[in-house]
Amino acid sequence: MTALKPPPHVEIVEVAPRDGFQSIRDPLPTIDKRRCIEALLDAGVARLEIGSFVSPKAIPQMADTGELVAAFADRPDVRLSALVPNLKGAERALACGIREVVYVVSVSESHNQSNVRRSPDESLEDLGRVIACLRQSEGTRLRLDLGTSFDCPFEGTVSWQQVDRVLGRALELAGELPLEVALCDTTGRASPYQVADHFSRLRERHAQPGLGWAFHGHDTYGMGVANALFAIHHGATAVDTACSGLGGCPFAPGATGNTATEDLLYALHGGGVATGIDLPALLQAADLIAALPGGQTASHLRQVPREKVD
Ligand SMILES: CC(C)(COP(=O)([O-])OP(=O)([O-])OC[C@H]1O[C@@H](n2cnc3c(N)ncnc32)[C@H](O)[C@@H]1OP(=O)([O-])[O-])[C@@H](O)C(=O)NCCC(=O)NCCSC(=O)C[C@@](C)(O)CC(=O)[O-]
Repeated sequence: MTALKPPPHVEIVEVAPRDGFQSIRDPLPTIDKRRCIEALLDAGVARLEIGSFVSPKAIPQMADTGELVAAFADRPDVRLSALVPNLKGAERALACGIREVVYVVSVSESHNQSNVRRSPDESLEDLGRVIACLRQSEGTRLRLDLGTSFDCPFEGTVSWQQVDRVLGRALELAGELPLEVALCDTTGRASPYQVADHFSRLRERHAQPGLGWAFHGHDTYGMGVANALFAIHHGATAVDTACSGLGGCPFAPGATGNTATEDLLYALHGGGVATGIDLPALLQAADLIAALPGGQTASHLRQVPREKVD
């Protein structure tokens, strides 16, 4: 048997400012968010989901995303993205200077209804309008977050065929537009073998130029790092994580935070995989985030004596 060969490089997409800060009940002062983001960038984070352009009535925690984009717009060292639930969100994001739009649609009917108040088909229809809008804005990118790609908090296990139906339609709409698709484990209930199965089958069905693959996982059942590694070894080149393990979709009851960035870095760096992120510096950012009032964090590495982490 041959040993598993680690890839030379994996892109980490830091989502604490979006998935993390949205989960803290009382909206954080913008200045505190800025301090945390600065610490993340100082650690070498090169892709960052800075917030979302959603209804401030639905998620007041994200109401200052435009301000944050303006504050970090002059940083050439970071690829900023922002999540949007509809065309209005995409238009607001582009007007604020965002060049990478993360469009969210859940595979399961009930989670999409609970999250964005419409069916997956209605979300896909609106995706067509978002794509038309991006086609007119040169130099923009599209990331598609497929929520509940493995499990739905209301409907249970989600099959790869269900994901395929939504993904297939999205790819038809995108045509030749480059697209990164993230299979999202919204509840954190996926197992590594399910992750491997969905990635292999869907990549086999949709092997096409311009299509990139990513994984977005939550660590509810302690599977976060294992799931990310199985995704990487089955074709994901980018993984979403949140520094300190903060996070959680407010519309996914029972789900906890995203997989902690530091925990995945430890696994990847141990295999010689480059991420461009300095782990000790990232742990300093994790301390800052963990000290924010009201945040629920979960990180293995923060519990380990610092002299044991390198
Ligand atoms: C989708 C809606 C807007 C539908 O909400 P709705 O109430 O059905 O929408 P509406 O079209 O009837 O509009 C209601 C009001 O919202 C405004 N509105 C409408 N759209 C926007 C917008 N983009 N930005 C700002 N405002 C907006 C709109 O203009 C109107 O304003 P009013 O006339 O009442 O003053 C709402 O449900 C919403 O914003 N939901 C966001 C949900 C969300 O952010 N969830 C968390 C992120 S997803 C997630 O965490 C999962 C993920 C991605 O991490 C992956 C995973 O782990 O699975």
